[in-house]
Amino acid sequence: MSTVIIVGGPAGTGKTTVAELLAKHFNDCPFVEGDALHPQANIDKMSAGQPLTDDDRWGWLQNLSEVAAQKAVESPQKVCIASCSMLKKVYRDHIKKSAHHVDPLLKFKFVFLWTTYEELMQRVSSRAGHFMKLDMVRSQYDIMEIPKEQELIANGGDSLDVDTSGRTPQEITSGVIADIGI
Ligand SMILES: Nc1ncnc2c1ncn2[C@@H]1O[C@H](COP(=O)(O)OP(=O)(O)O)[C@@H](O)[C@H]1O
Ligand SMILES: O=C(O)[C@H](O)[C@@H](O)[C@H](O)[C@H](O)COP(=O)(O)O
Repeated sequence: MSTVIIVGGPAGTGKTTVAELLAKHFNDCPFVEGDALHPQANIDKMSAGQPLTDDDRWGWLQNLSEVAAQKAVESPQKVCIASCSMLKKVYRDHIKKSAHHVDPLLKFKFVFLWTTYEELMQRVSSRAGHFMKLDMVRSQYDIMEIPKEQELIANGGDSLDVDTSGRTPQEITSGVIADIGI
């Protein structure tokens, strides 16, 4: 059975860093950077400092889901890691539905990284050359829905909520590997 692990959370929370460590752990399995799949119109909008609307997101999330699922199915490891903010539960549900036609048995696991607003600001400031502007991170922080209750793996769901405050990327990744159940 194939699995896609999506590492999510607001800008600067450590998605790319942790996703790359996870891909190494799974014998250099494929890694899909969600930001690389945005249509130009979305990039232009974010570069102009405007947050995306849900209508801007659906097609991007669908494409991300299909690309990551296809790579998981084709890879020898049967795993693909992807990074994507996936800030709301409806986005995670949309991602799950979107790959059904690629492989109905494929499983998604969602790893949602978060930290305090102050810590997030520090991390975003240390990223160079990204289209995401500092003031847009506030809007992400305001709308984000950290997985809880039935969404959590501990309660039979498919998500982990990971407080990354004061933890190194290596510590976070080891915790994810221990808890993700694949
Ligand atoms: N757990 C962590 N603690 C402190 N800094 C981190 C942590 N994870 C990532 N960073 C740093 O924060 C910045 C943003 O990380 P990145 O992985 O690019 O985030 P994202 O992909 O979510 O935007 C980078 O400078 C990275 O080195
Ligand atoms: O790491 C980041 O800078 C963000 O997560 C970035 O990837 C951006 O947020 C999304 O690509 C846009 O989508 P959303 O507006 O849905 O977060």
